[in-house]
Amino acid sequence: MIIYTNEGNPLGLKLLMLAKFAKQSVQLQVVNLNDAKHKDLLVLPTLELDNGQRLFSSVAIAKYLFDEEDQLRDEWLEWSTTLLAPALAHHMAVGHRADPNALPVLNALVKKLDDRLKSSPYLAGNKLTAADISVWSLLAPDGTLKGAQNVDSLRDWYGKVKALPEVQAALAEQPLKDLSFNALQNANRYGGLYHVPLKLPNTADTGKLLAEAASTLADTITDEEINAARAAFTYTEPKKYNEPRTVLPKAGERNVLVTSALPYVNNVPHLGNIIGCVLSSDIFARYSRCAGYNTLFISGTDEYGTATENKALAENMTPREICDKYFELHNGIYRWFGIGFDYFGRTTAQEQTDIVQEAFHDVYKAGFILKESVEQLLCQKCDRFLADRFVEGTCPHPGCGYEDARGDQCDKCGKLVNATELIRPRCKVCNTAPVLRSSDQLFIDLPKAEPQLREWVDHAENGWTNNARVITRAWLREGLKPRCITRDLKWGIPVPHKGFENKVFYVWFDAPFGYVSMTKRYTKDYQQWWQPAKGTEVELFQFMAKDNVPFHSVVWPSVLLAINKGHTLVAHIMATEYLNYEDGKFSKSRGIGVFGNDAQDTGIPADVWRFYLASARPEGQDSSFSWNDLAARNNSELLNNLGNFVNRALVFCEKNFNSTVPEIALTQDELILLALVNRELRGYINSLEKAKLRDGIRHLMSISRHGNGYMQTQQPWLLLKGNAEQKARAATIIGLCVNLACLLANLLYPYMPSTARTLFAQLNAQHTRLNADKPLATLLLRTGHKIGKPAPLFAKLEQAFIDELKGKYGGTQTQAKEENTSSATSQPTNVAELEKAVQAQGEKVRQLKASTKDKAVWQPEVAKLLDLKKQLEAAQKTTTAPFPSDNAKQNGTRSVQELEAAVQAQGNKVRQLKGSTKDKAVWQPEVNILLDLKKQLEAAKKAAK
Ligand SMILES: Nc1ncnc2c1ncn2[C@@H]1O[C@H](COP(=O)(O)OC(=O)[C@@H](N)CCS)[C@@H](O)[C@H]1O
Repeated sequence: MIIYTNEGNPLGLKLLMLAKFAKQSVQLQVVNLNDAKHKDLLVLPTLELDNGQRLFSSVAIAKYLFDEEDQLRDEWLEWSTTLLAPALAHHMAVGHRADPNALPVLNALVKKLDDRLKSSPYLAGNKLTAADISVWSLLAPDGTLKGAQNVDSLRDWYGKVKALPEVQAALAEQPLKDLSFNALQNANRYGGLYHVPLKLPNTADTGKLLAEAASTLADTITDEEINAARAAFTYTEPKKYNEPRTVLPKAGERNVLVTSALPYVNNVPHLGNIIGCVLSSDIFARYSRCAGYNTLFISGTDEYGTATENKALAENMTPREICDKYFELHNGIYRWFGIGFDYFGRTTAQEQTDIVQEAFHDVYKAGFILKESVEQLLCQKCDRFLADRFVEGTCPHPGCGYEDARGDQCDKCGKLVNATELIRPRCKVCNTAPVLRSSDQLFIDLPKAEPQLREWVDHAENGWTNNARVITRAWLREGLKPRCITRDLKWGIPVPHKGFENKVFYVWFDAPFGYVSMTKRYTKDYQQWWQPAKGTEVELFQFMAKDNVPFHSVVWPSVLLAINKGHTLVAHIMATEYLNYEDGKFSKSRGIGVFGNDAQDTGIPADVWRFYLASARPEGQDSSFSWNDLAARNNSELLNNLGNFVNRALVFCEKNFNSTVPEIALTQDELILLALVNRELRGYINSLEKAKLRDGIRHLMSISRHGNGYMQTQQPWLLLKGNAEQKARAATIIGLCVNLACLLANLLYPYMPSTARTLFAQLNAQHTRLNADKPLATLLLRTGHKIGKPAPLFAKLEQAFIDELKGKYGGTQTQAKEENTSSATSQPTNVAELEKAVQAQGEKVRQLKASTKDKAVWQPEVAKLLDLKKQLEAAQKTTTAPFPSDNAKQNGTRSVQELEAAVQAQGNKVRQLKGSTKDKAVWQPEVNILLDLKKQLEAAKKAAK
């Protein structure tokens, strides 16, 4: 038998090894497909049998050599040649030819291998097969995946196979050091595996892969692109960007009004809520400001309705107290996530009541309000009509009879229930039997508004996400029905209508007006945004998840059209699907999922969460949060790709060019790189203009990948050791890479504002405007520009740490949270409790420090530990010297030390608040507290003297 192969082809080694295992004697012939002698060979390697028959399919060769059927083996063989080989070839190919999409695919494949080998000694079961040989030979040129993380099972298996005598014998003939992935490039008359466009693992199919021959990225760059790249790469003074204190729309300019759905205050927001509304809108608003559009970003909390009343009952507080408590919580979480609202308000503000009541009068006057009598359950003891959630009873469905059915659904038979049909209904609060009463309610006449609404939807929907269009069309197809807008509740905006004095508006009637009333809190000129004068265009972008769509696309626009006072209507409904938690639903009651405060507690920086959530944003379909995915994206995209590129560029500049941007003389290589970067830049701008945030991040990462590929092929570290000409080349390479790092900082800013600021500081550069009309890379840092001090931007997330978090948030944390809450309400105060707390916190810090070197991760926990130690010290002093402290307690005073800490903490809070909002009403109360604390501190110091 003869194996025909080309030089260094790992698949040739594979055939050699297979032959050794099959105890066949073969001859290895290294050939070149361009050689006329071999024009009859189509693919390398090919196995020629003694009878002249030629085989090149791995499965056919395995069947022939081992004469046995093994479906699993064949599946893995197929997998290795149709997926693993192209992914490796695309990723490992050097220079501009490396495919930016290859790494995530390769990571997924490698993970699949490692997962398989965790549960099975070999790929197809308990014994080694041709599949193992095929995969092994493909991994061999990379010296067993030097860059791969957490693949211990794969590495063990690799070593085990390598030690086999047959493998060693084959390696003696075809040494590892001679193998190269580029050899796959010249191994096929159809263009080679390398020329095949890369597919995602589960969609690839062999036939298609081989049929679709495509040229590589660099080969597709046109002269026009090269010329455009050359012309654009010049320096222009960056535009000074002075944002006015109050942003108002201007005639003849692009005016972008961004709103985020208003989260309810009945709970802490989970990661789904965060990416569904506030984070997506923040990224978009930041981009819009960077692009130079007049941008206003408004949001706040949705505070009325039964959800709040329920929570108040559960927490034994008044609804007002619940709103105050949760507003603070939401506000704090969003500040931590770096959400830069222009105004973050509340629907319980007086402006909201005024605007909603006025809107009601207008709709009423326009003839769009109907009155109807509705049957409801009244609890005479509580003196209120019972919302569905407040009533329980026996299920009315035949054959069920479950005694604890809810007012909306029976948990036993799962059927929907009408509260008034429950048998023996009882009030959930006082357990007494309610009575049936009819009550008048007001309805918005949607059928009357329908023709106008349809006309508007027909042209407006072009700017909406697909799910928003589909949901709206489904509502319209069914035909609109009148919707009740009043409720017999106490917690809401009073209905200003005779006979309805004791009723309030339904929360979804008032909530969307929150956008308007919050703008009014921001500026008295709010109508310029919401009822703009002729000649001024305002483009409204509204962010939410799918469940909110009908209220923004049908109900609220119908109300505004009925009012007919020229209100700004939504141009872009940006609706996501749902983010799930590790393939299940986020569930507050069962303690499943990650909530805003949990994210904060992990110690993982807010920007990493922002990046991850944007990359996993459920655009087009539901997506899942997964801890492994978070770690993988952090480690591969942020750390290995982006962080690696910018840090290398800056460190080279610092060490070899005295921190000064060197002379850049562009050659064809640089122009190709710039042309590739410009393609991605265009993709980034196009994506962000349409708020396709996930795609935007993909383009950004591709720029960095191109940068890494360029650096890797150009090898400036070698050029620096060469002659003058080579040194000049190295200067160009580093000068260009530092400029690309600066471009990346600008593109990163909407997604990771704090990281971008750090990078700007390292570059000693300014944040510049993006030119959306001309997305081409320019010279941002001229020769001679002094950069700052480079430092790593990202830290690795270790598997042990991730596993710990997975365990903590996987459904058992309700208990943990309850424990935390109880310990939060009864903070450790005595020495014994504090000693325990110090010990536990010390352990946490040790674990964290062992799992990561990133100070940003463990520093907050160290701060907590120091604080606990201080408390312990103080408590110990109190026990040994009770009198002074007792006096202090009796007088209601605090020690100098305590007050100093309080002043410092309050000072931080004020700084953060002032940084996050210009609204004095938000930070002034905190400033007052700070001033008061300072006074107390002064007095305490005097007293101590
Ligand atoms: N799992 C989810 N994934 C993405 N987005 C989600 C998910 N669950 C909810 N949401 C969106 O979050 C915001 C806030 O939701 P919340 O229930 O707190 O508030 C409301 O829906 C209303 N108060 C909005 C009035 S304007 C929302 O956009 C959900 O769609």
